[in-house]
Amino acid sequence: MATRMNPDLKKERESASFDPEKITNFLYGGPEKLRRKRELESLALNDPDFQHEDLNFMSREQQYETQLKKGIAMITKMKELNITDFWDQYYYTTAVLVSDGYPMSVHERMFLPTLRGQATEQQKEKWLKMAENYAIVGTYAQTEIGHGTFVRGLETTATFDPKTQEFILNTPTLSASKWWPGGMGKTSNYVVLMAQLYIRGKSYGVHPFMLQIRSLEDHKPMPGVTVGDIGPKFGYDFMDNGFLALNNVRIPRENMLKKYSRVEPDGTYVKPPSTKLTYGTMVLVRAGIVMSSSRVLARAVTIATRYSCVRRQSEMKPGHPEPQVLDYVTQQYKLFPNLAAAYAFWLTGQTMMSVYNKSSSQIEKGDISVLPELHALSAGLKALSSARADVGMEECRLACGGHGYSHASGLPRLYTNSTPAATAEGEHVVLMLQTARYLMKSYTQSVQGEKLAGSVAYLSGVQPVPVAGRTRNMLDLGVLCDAYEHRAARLVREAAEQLRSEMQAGKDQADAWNATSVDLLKAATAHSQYFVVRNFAERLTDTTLDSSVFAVLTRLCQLYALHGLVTNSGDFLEDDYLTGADIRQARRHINTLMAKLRPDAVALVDAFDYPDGILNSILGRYDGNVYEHLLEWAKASPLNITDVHQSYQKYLKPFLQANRAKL
Ligand SMILES: CCCCCCCCCCCCCCCC(=O)SCCNC(=O)CCNC(=O)[C@H](O)C(C)(C)COP(=O)(O)OP(=O)(O)OC[C@H]1O[C@@H](n2cnc3c(N)ncnc32)[C@H](O)[C@@H]1OP(=O)(O)O
Ligand SMILES: Cc1cc2nc3c(=O)[nH]c(=O)nc-3n(C[C@H](O)[C@H](O)[C@H](O)COP(=O)(O)OP(=O)(O)OC[C@H]3O[C@@H](n4cnc5c(N)ncnc54)[C@H](O)[C@@H]3O)c2cc1C
Repeated sequence: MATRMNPDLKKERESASFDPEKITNFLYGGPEKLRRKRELESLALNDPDFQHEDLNFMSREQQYETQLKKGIAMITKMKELNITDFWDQYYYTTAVLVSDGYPMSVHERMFLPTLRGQATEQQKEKWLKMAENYAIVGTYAQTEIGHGTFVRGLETTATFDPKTQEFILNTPTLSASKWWPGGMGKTSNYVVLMAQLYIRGKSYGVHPFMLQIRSLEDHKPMPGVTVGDIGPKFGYDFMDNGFLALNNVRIPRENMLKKYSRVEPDGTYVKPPSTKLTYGTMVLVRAGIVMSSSRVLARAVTIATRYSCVRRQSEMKPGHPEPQVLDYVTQQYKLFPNLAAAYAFWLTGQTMMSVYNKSSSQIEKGDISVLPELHALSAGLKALSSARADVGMEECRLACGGHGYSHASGLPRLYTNSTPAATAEGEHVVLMLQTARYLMKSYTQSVQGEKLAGSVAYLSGVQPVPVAGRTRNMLDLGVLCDAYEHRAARLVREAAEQLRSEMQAGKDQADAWNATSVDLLKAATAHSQYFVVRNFAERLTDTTLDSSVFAVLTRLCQLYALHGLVTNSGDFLEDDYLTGADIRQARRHINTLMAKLRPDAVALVDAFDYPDGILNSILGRYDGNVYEHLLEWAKASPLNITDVHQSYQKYLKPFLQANRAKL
């Protein structure tokens, strides 16, 4: 194994204008947190129990088994090592699982949070203790073959039987079968089942129920339960996403998770303070996806940037040595906006999590007034960040040329395992339209003279009237924030006006909404993008930032804002808020910023601090020794175990021989 550093990467690191460790500290919340992160990562990465053959060389069954085995070892070790803090667990598990998950990740991410959020103290005593100690394994069974988005339209029923004090669970139609829950296919023995509650023939909407689906003795399906794996998918090979059909399965009345609503023994329904509290787990996961989207984009851009410094191709000037491909400005234009976006969303993810934590503690104290804002913000930012990561990861893969298509790059697996974030936990458009719904309401309130707060406060401000011929400094973050604010406010206002005019033209509310939905989507996207830009700019007001770090982060913030502005220039030009000259100036600034960022590119991706073991990419190796490791990796491919594959004897040899004999 080569240990020397690729000379190009070495030079890149020596030329940086700042010490990457300073940015790493900023990203991870200070030296102590960073030290702990590294300690946990190296603990996991050096543990022989987590070493195994490359998953890319395995069948789906093998991947499932490997990740299950590894996941169990991971949980056992976290308990032994007393790793309990959220971030400690995050760093440790990320280092164990690399670009993948494991069959019990929905247990962690949704089953436990649902028990914590929806169960009474008594119910927690009964199930949460068992679930936290892995005496049972569960998942979150909401989506059905026929309905995922339309939660109110779910068809699974939980009918209360007052005689026996039980609920009778049924999936009465094929379309009611649960479909997709992670870990349900083969692993889980419990689910939180989201089902329509019926009492004396009347429906009371979707509620959560604890249901045992497999025997605790032999893991066989419980009576009345049909369960299995839904088959191979675009990615997520290690995960047994499952189907579930129920035929008159009876559970005790106590199995309804009843922190917020319940059914009394006589069948009286006690309603929750808000029906939307049932959706609490989804809000938590959406908030988390904002953060995880930034992390996957940071990984993709680390891989592509390092590789672009190692890779040399073509002649920029006749007769001159081949340049590093990162010296092509078009390559910088592929990568640097993604680098800037990774930083922007990293900081947005941190803000989203702190908004979530603050709001959920208020909700816990009974103040549900914060729920609409939390839902709207998390929905929009989840949709925006996952879509941005999707596009960015693909651009990074394309930026690696042919080698980007190989699993050795780590990029295909990163993409296929992360792209569900755009669909799962609320499809992109559906969630943006939820944000738009909140924006429309807020806009109406502001028109009626109410003062708005939180992420929509700007809607009650007076939007600056465009001034013809005004020249602006398009690098000024204040100017950029104002431009994004103006665009968002205008698009919200115009969508509201369009909605009203559709209704005035005779459409009912629903048809008018549908007819306006492209404008609504645009407004919600602009609102979410404004939040990201403003959040980035606000983080730069931190006076403790080192001046070299401040300079380079400011460039990234400017690049993120300018790139979004140029890409969506029509939005800023439509009402003459910006002029053609402003956009031209913005394009020039992008070029200048890219030139300034070029010497810092490697240091900026190094600052994300992904060790090779987590990056899991030959192209993105820290030492840049790509080609020798590509060859070594290819040699390990199962097709190379023998020089002549057995199929030669079976198929190719007789075929070729017969053809030769005919000549
Ligand atoms: C290293 C690699 C890492 C990679 C990392 C990748 C991660 C990759 C993930 C993998 C996978 C994970 C595991 C996936 C696990 C599932 O996917 S679990 C299933 C998730 N399912 C969904 O998200 C379904 C989406 N649908 C919904 O949430 C809702 O049904 C909808 C669309 C919001 C509509 O709900 P609805 O009840 O019909 O509501 P609607 O009539 O539109 O509105 C009614 C009111 O409720 C409000 N409301 C709706 N929802 C809420 C809410 N949640 N809170 C508060 N209010 C709400 C509305 O704002 C509205 O308010 P008003 O305007 O009336 O005041
Ligand atoms: C990898 C993965 C893991 C998952 N894990 C789980 C799990 O653990 N538990 C679980 O319960 N579920 C899980 N799901 C299911 C997931 O939550 C749903 O697939 C998701 O919410 C999208 O719903 P859908 O499939 O019904 O899409 P659909 O709603 O059918 O979307 C299809 C199209 O219709 C459009 N559309 C739908 N409604 C509207 C509307 N109102 N307005 C405008 N356009 C609309 C969408 O934009 C989309 O383009 C998982 C899914 C995946 C891919």
